[in-house]
Amino acid sequence: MTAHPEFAVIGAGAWGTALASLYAAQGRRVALIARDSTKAAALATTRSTPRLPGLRLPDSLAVTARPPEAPVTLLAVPFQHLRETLGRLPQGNGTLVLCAKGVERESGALGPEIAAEMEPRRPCAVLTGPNFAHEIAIGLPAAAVLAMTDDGARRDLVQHLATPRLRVYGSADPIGAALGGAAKNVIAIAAGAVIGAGLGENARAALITRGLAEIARLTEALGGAAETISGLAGLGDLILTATGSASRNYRAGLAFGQGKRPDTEAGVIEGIATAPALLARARATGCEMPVTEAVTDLLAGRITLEASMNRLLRRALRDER
Ligand SMILES: NC(=O)c1ccc[n+]([C@@H]2O[C@H](COP(=O)([O-])OP(=O)(O)OC[C@H]3O[C@@H](n4cnc5c(N)ncnc54)[C@H](O)[C@@H]3O)[C@@H](O)[C@H]2O)c1
Ligand SMILES: O=P(O)(O)OC[C@H](O)CO
Repeated sequence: MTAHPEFAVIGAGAWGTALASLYAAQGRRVALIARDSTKAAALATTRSTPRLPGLRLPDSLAVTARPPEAPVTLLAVPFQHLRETLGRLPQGNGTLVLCAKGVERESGALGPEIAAEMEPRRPCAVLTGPNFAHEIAIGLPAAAVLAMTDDGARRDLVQHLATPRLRVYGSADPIGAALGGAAKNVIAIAAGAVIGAGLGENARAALITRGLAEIARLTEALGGAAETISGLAGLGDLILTATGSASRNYRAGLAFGQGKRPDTEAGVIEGIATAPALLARARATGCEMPVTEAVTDLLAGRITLEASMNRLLRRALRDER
């Protein structure tokens, strides 16, 4: 690729590779940035990855290990590496699009909060929603949310990121969008765990619904909008992740429920690091998140699944809200 890319996509895992391929296939000039030159060379040569069966990387997609400056940079590294990745970006004023889903372990920060610290002068958006990379990569239809506070910039970026097969909705609530995407992974672990342990689909539906309620509560407490959590960034992504057998978070929950170790070969399981960070953030905000608390204690080995379910069931009875 001789001309500067329009899009730089950082992180050559499942999601970064799917997004880079999607936009390159639309005729955009795209550079995909792998973690190191060995990985970049392998991808550039094979034009495929076992993470995304059936995908051949478009010929026009450049793969490199060095992030270029670009008008739009999409960040799709594992969430706990977001801060260091932002710290390694070349100088520039292009827009950052945060595509990773999580809460930072040490600080409890969400993506837009980390970006505001690390790159305060750059426009920043969150791209999220019910989007399995392996489906997007082969052009199956889907919808996503692009959240950004600046109305004009958001409208432009939505036009830029929408494709004939990916419908992108705008949202003015990056905090709600980021929190919805991060917290659904924790609830998906709970959903998988009850199915794995044979506690039934009623229990899963209850956890999904009450999980959504606690995400909405924290969203409002952090200044976001509860309605964001009723949309693609919350409900949409939670339905996918808590019921879709391809979800790594759901599958990790299934394994815990069956008394096994989760399979880390399939890629990052964001809910594991996010659960305690999310709980700490909720506590610091004075917000109750009992499902997140149950998952945190379960993952830390402080409680059995049966005991954590009993603890949830025995909470004081009250009106639903
Ligand atoms: N896979 C999906 O379907 C999907 C969909 C939407 C969002 N996401 C989110 O995107 C993020 C990445 O997920 P994924 O599925 O691509 O993960 P993955 O495990 O498939 O890949 C992660 C990639 O990041 C690279 N990486 C690790 N540390 C890095 C670092 N310090 N700097 C640069 N690269 C580094 C790894 O080499 C790997 O290629 C997660 O937050 C995930 O929640 C994933
Ligand atoms: O495989 P998971 O559990 O990381 O989920 C992937 C995406 O977040 C689904 O939208």
